[in-house]
Amino acid sequence: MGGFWIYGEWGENGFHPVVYELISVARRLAPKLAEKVTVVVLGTDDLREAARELFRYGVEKVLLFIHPELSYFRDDLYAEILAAAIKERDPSVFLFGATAEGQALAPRVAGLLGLGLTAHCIAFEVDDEARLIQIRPSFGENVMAKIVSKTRPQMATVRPGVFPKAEPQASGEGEPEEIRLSEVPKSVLRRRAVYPVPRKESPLSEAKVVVAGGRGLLTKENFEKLHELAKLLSGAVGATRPVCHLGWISEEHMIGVSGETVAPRLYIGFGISGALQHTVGMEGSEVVVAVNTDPEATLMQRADIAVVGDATRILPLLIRRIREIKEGRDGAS
Ligand SMILES: Cc1cc2nc3c(=O)[nH]c(=O)nc-3n(C[C@H](O)[C@H](O)[C@H](O)COP(=O)(O)OP(=O)(O)OC[C@H]3O[C@@H](n4cnc5c(N)ncnc54)[C@H](O)[C@@H]3O)c2cc1C
Repeated sequence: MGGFWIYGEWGENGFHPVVYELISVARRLAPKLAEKVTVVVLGTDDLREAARELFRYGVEKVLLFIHPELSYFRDDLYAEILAAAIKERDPSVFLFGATAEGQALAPRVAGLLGLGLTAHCIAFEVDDEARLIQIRPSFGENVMAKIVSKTRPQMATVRPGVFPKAEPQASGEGEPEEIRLSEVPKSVLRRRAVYPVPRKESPLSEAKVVVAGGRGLLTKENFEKLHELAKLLSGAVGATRPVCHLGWISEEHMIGVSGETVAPRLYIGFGISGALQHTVGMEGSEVVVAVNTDPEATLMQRADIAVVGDATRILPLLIRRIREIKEGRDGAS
């Protein structure tokens, strides 16, 4: 069996967080396909230690392709090497994070080998015939499509932030299989300079508390109170697409297929209907609270705590109550 492959995207800070998410997917599904969880890494000798670390996360095999020309990502070069590796080793599945790098690389590999590729998956299943069912929103993001590739390996890119990250285990050691390439195909790309994008201080996708608002908050003034609540709860503000388009908040706060994926411990949605395009971006939330005048709204049905009421009134009340509690505590200490 050729393995359940994951593309081991790495950067200056080690492996990309999505790699650990893909490992958790692979650990759940690979046994059903009787395959080994395998991470494929392209780079230089410097990566050996980081590659070894992957075994602690339940990875069963690491293929480390080494050549000085692989010291930074170039999609044409990397794709050629991966395509050759697939031909030689015949994996049954190959998953990539739907990052900028994964989205550049996976289609090139699929194109070189004439393989099917499902983009931006948010769920997977294995059916009775041991086929990988790749699930993603489709048709204007209105339905969840279940896709099975006719080609092998079954290839997909996976939306970052949807799956939990694999945790390191108490045991788990191994040696990467090093493949030292004597020569590599020529790339037409050369890196001239790197301009790092400054990291936002508290990115929505990593917030432990998200307070999100939708059209039910009725006005920009009401919506802006969410910032106060977020501050009190040390959280971040999220939004639905319509309110971003209304100009109540910038688009970087949008949650859903067209925006960020969040997986906080607590998500509170004020005046949000719960359209699929929004909920695919927050369904990894641990506890969901919804406030809506309509008890039948989809988000209310999905919520752990559903509050039927006017969000424009409940939001300021909640802020006042939390502030009172906090001030009470401060006064007592
Ligand atoms: C291709 C495509 C991509 C999309 N991508 C995204 C995306 O990434 N993210 C996203 O969010 N949307 C996206 N959308 C839009 C999505 O389909 C929904 O239209 C949107 O999520 C609905 O936003 P909403 O809940 O704010 O508004 P509505 O659907 O209008 O819901 C408002 C809710 O507020 C409730 N309400 C009204 N008044 C009050 C009140 N006073 N107090 C409490 N509740 C009240 C109503 O009962 C209702 O449930 C996309 C759509 C398409 C076609």
